[in-house]
Amino acid sequence: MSINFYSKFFPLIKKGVASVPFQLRPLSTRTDLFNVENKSEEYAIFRLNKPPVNSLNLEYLNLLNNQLDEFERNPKLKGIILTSDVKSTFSAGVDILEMYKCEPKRLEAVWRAVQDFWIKLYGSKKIYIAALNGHVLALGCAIAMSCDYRIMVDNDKTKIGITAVLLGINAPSWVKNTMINTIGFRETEKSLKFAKIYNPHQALKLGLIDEIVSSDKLLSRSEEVMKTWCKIPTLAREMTKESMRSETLGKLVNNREVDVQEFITSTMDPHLQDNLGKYLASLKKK
Ligand SMILES: CCCCCCC/C=C/C(=O)SCCNC(=O)CCNC(=O)[C@H](O)C(C)(C)COP(=O)(O)OP(=O)(O)OC[C@H]1O[C@@H](n2cnc3c(N)ncnc32)[C@H](O)[C@@H]1OP(=O)(O)O
Repeated sequence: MSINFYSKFFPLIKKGVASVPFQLRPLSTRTDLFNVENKSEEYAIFRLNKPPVNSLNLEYLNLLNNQLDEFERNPKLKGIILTSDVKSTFSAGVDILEMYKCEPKRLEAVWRAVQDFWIKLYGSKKIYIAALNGHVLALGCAIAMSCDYRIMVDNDKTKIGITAVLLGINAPSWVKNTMINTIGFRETEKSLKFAKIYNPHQALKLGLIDEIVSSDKLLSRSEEVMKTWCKIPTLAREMTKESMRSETLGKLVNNREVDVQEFITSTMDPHLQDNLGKYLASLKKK
């Protein structure tokens, strides 16, 4: 039996309004905004590089989505280490400027691209290891949780978590479900309701991350784990991943339009817009 988790869901992704441009690029790719380095036929390192904080706007999400497609098209590639070249930040989540004083059409496109990204990453049959070099916030945290394993730098100042509620945002159900699958229901409830932010040791205790290493060992340790995982029989690993994730994945794949409408309605709300304006100002004031 041939199992291809991604291609099983891919037609559904394509059914969504968001387009997934088909564009072939050589496997080792360097753009201004990310870098893919092949370490062997079996795995690659994918480095985000959009200073200052790898915030995710529409164009960046589209670029990253194309790259995830490209990984999927390579049958020899078993795994990807996802990390960042930006000093002290893995990702600060969605670019808040996309949400503030936004046009509904653009906001819709942004959210569809966010959905695409999560569906591709969470639904991938490949091994994804998140090498968390710095802050992992909001959608950045959802991305890390969607990987198969998380290794974080040992730095008490580094933050991980989802503070959406402080902005007046109710995290979408697929984010909640991803977090529940990672740290359990009770901790997710506390984490989201009270906008909890954790340092690496707190996150490790919770199971939000799997390991802590010193920053000079982040990549070497991630490669060590990847090499071990690449030895696991591929089909069985893929089938196990699918069986663990298909229910959660299907909940968004079959409910994309509702999720888009909820996001647009809540983001366009004047109170939320007011909060976003104040939040942006506070970030700029620092
Ligand atoms: C899946 C999540 C739940 C779903 C919710 C629904 C949709 C929303 C999803 C989101 O992801 S909203 C984004 C929320 N993100 C945050 O709240 C993170 C905010 N950023 C920070 O806390 C800090 O910037 C940092 C990441 C801890 C880094 O701190 P540092 O001191 O190193 O840098 P700063 O001086 O704070 O920032 C530099 C520069 O970058 C701008 N910026 C920071 N984050 C964002 C962002 N998310 N979008 C756009 N711009 C951002 C910040 O304003 C600074 O700008 P300048 O002053 O240099 O112009």
